[in-house]
Amino acid sequence: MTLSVSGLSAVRSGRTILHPTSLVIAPGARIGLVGLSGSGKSTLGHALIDDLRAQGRSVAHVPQSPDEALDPLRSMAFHWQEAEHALGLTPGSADQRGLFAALNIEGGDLSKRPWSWSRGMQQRFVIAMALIGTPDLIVLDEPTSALDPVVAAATMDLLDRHLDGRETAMMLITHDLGLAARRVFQLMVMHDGQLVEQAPTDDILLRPQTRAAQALVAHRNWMALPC
Ligand SMILES: Nc1ncnc2c1ncn2[C@@H]1O[C@H](COP(=O)(O)OP(=O)(O)OP(=O)(O)O)[C@@H](O)[C@H]1O
Repeated sequence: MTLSVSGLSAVRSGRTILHPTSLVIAPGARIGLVGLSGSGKSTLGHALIDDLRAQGRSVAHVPQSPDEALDPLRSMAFHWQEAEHALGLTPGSADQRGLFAALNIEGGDLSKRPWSWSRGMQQRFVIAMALIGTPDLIVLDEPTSALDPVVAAATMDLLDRHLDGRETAMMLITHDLGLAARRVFQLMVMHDGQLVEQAPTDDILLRPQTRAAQALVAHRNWMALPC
């Protein structure tokens, strides 16, 4: 189902950090939300999630670091059950085996706390939790920046493969245009709390129209990261 929001905005400490913004997201879309640090990407991501949830849409959020999603005092099994509970599912009813296979989560002891798992496996676990119930949209906010480049690339490959052919749309928030370009079909460029440009990825890479997009393209990181 197509997702749409209109007039999203945010004011903090008397300053408008997100100007009224409207978005339409098609089923299965892969969108990159790019822009410099502080341009308002995360603010738009959160506003989008809140609005869509208020509309009754299922939207999952994957933060930058697994530390933000996992309580260090709780077992991995606890987190999984909480995720099921939040979706109104009975414990054990989510397709844990399928999602663990898709995200290559093997050998992790669910009775352990997060710190006994590798960072990469923790983040893949967080993504697997986000995919329980096949959400309408998964918003990933710099999801691999806490991982080394090889693990980061492998994680994004697994997610790409899992989403292929599914209706779940993906929004990848990143300041790394090179990363976004390899993963999404459509780019949205933010600058100073406004969405200043949106177009198919290749169009923005080849013919950026705004100064914000031109700056990102000029300084993109193509080769240094494999993901
Ligand atoms: N609670 C707040 N109070 C005041 N200013 C805020 C608050 N939250 C965010 N901001 C400001 O709003 C602007 C946008 O922040 P936001 O985190 O959305 O940007 P971003 O593009 O996601 O940045 P980054 O890539 O560094 O995460 C920044 O200038 C930030 O300092």
